[in-house]
Amino acid sequence: MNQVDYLRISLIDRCNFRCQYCMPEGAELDYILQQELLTNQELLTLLKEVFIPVGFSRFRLTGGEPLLRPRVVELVSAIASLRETQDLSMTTNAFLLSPIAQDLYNAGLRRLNISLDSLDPDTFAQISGNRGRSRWQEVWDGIQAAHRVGFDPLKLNVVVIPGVNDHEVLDLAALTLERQWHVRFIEFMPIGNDQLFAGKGWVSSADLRQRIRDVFGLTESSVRGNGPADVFQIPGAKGTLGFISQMSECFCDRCNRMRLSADGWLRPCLLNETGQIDLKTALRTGIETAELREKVRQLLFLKPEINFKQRDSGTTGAYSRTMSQIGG
Ligand SMILES: Nc1nc2c(ncn2[C@@H]2O[C@H](COP(=O)(O)OP(=O)(O)OP(=O)(O)O)[C@@H](O)[C@H]2O)c(=O)[nH]1
Ligand SMILES: C[S@@+](CC[C@H](N)C(=O)[O-])C[C@H]1O[C@@H](n2cnc3c(N)ncnc32)[C@H](O)[C@@H]1O
Ligand code: SF4
Ligand code: SF4
Repeated sequence: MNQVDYLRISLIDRCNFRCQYCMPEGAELDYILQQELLTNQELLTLLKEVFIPVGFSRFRLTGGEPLLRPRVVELVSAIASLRETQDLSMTTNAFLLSPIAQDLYNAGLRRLNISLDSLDPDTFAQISGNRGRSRWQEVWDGIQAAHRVGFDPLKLNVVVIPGVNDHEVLDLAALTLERQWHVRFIEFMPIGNDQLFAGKGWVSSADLRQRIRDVFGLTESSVRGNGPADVFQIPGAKGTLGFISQMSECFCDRCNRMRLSADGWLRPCLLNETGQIDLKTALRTGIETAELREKVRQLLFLKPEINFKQRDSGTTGAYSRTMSQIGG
């Protein structure tokens, strides 16, 4: 059984994009009220007094869009300076990244995963919403800034939607030929927009690999990530290709993570809503952190039972929170 030492922390449930597969335009979402968000102080208390003592040492900041969180650089600095933090990373859409990439790096952030679903501004706008205005250039500038500043590894996440961006898979894979980037193709999961899924909204990683193999060749990489991606490489390429195959393959047996939502709910599994704990209310009603620590320890003990097991049916499709609310 894997050690569970990785916490994905959602900093905010709002986003400046409206990706079709996550929070489609027009969808009615109940946003967390400002006063319900965990404050920086509460988050740091939970890290120091609850999560770190039970064994968490790797943290990923996500959202919604984490760069929308006020004073995010300050928060990064505070988490990076905790002695026990072994890895601090962020998943972002990079729209606001370019001007603060250096500040984030200086604050101690080292790993960035950036969503980039298309190299074509029009297709990008079609996927990410924004009422027709493509924000592709700002995102690309953010990626370049992250590269210049020295974020390493730099990972690009591509959710592949058949008929929308799957024709770009070869071009996206080719980004790794000359750059030491990690391009990862993600099978769309029916959380957030299950209608998109009705006509089978995902392409299997095996299918994508075959398309890439036919043109460039493909070898299994010796790199074994800590996350859900299976890593491959085009022979001679500087970067790697990752495949995140939650619909077609099972990586739950190597699950190493839990999630904390922006309003303080701890969620032991992305695809199973059982066992969640409301840590924020507990903190605010004065429950001792020692007691919370025991609750989280207990949840870690139960986690193997909670981990998702209905692979055959894909996902259940019925979730009370969207990916933007859970943090992906
Ligand atoms: N089913 C499932 N999908 C996940 C899990 N963690 C991340 N993903 C999906 O993997 C994709 C990429 O996630 P990222 O935020 O880049 O994180 P990661 O790949 O775990 O990060 P690394 O630490 O860099 O390996 C997203 O679509 C996530 O929803 C998980 O625990 N279960
Ligand atoms: C919820 S987003 C949050 C961080 C940031 N806004 C971003 O887009 O990178 C985290 C990751 O989840 C992925 N994601 C969102 N909805 C998804 C879905 N329905 N299926 C698969 N991946 C999804 C995104 O592509 C992104 O890589
Ligand atoms: S995937 Fe990220 S950028 Fe797109 S809507 Fe969801 S939270 Fe926003
Ligand atoms: S679906 Fe649940 S058990 Fe599977 S990898 Fe994700 S969080 Fe872990």
